[in-house]
Amino acid sequence: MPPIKVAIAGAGGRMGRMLIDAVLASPDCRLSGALDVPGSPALEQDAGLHAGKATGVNVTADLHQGLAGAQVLIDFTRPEGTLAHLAVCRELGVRTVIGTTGFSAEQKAQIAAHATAQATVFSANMSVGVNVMLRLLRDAALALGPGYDIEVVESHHKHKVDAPSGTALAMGEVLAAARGTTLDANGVFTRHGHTGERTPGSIGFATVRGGDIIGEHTVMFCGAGERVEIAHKSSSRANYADGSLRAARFLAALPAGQAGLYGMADVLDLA
Ligand SMILES: NC(=O)C1=CN([C@@H]2O[C@H](COP(=O)(O)OP(=O)(O)OC[C@H]3O[C@@H](n4cnc5c(N)ncnc54)[C@H](OP(=O)(O)O)[C@@H]3O)[C@@H](O)[C@H]2O)C=CC1
Ligand SMILES: O=C(O)C1=N[C@H](C(=O)O)C[C@H](O)C1
Repeated sequence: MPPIKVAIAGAGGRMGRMLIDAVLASPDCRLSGALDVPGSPALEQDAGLHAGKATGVNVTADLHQGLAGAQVLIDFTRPEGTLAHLAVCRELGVRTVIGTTGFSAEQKAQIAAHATAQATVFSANMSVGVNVMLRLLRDAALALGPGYDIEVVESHHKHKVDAPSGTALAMGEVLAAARGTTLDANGVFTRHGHTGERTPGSIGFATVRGGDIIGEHTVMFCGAGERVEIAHKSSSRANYADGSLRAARFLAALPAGQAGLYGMADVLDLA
């Protein structure tokens, strides 16, 4: 089997650099292109420079150049960047792994529309642990029932720009669905001042930002006289990069012409 040709967007970013390292370390993958925005210090440099490696691939802001020859784009950037990349992926027939978070409902609908033409994996968290935790959360919410108040607490580094995290929202959606509701109806995202008592059935979110915390999520089921907590803590971004490469392999193995929107549950066979 020839190696899978993978392009990386956000090449100079925290995840972009991690993904380039993971591609270079994977014999079944080959780095075919690297993208970043005009003004990025990574631009026009070798994509392996941060790791002291010569890849022969220079980081470019030219989307057609960066995506030429790619089978799969892995995109961890910003919502507006991801959507611009998808337009060129459609044109060139490139499948996409989307790890970016912070999309609006309308932007998510654009991704779903894109996936009707090009196979796409879209997940707010590529780690195996978080995706297994999503299943545990559904089971816990169903088993514990409405008598337990649900609170989602997430902590991330000081550079993170969206809140709550995409993962916290994905957890909230699973929990809400298990209770037959939605976050639009029952999510509580801010508390300040005289809030009054907790609204029964609400799902609360709390956000911590500081230092270099990679990513931590705790869901509390608070009952009378007891509390169940289910937590996940990332100690390295390598988990996200490994999951992304699993998603790239999943996409590359789909039959030619097969479109569809997939999640990590499909990639990891947890569905
Ligand atoms: N699904 C998952 O498992 C995970 C998801 N994430 C998500 O991935 C995203 C990136 O995270 P992280 O790597 O920490 O962030 P960084 O800010 O370190 O990296 C983002 C990269 O994208 C570039 N960028 C910024 N704006 C645009 C744009 N409009 N178009 C194209 N590229 C752009 C940045 O360039 P410049 O720096 O020059 O602005 C940078 O190279 C976030 O949404 C984060 O929540 C993160 C980890 C795991
Ligand atoms: O920005 C990050 O760092 C992370 N973002 C993702 C999210 O918003 O859920 C995943 C992970 O928690 C790290």
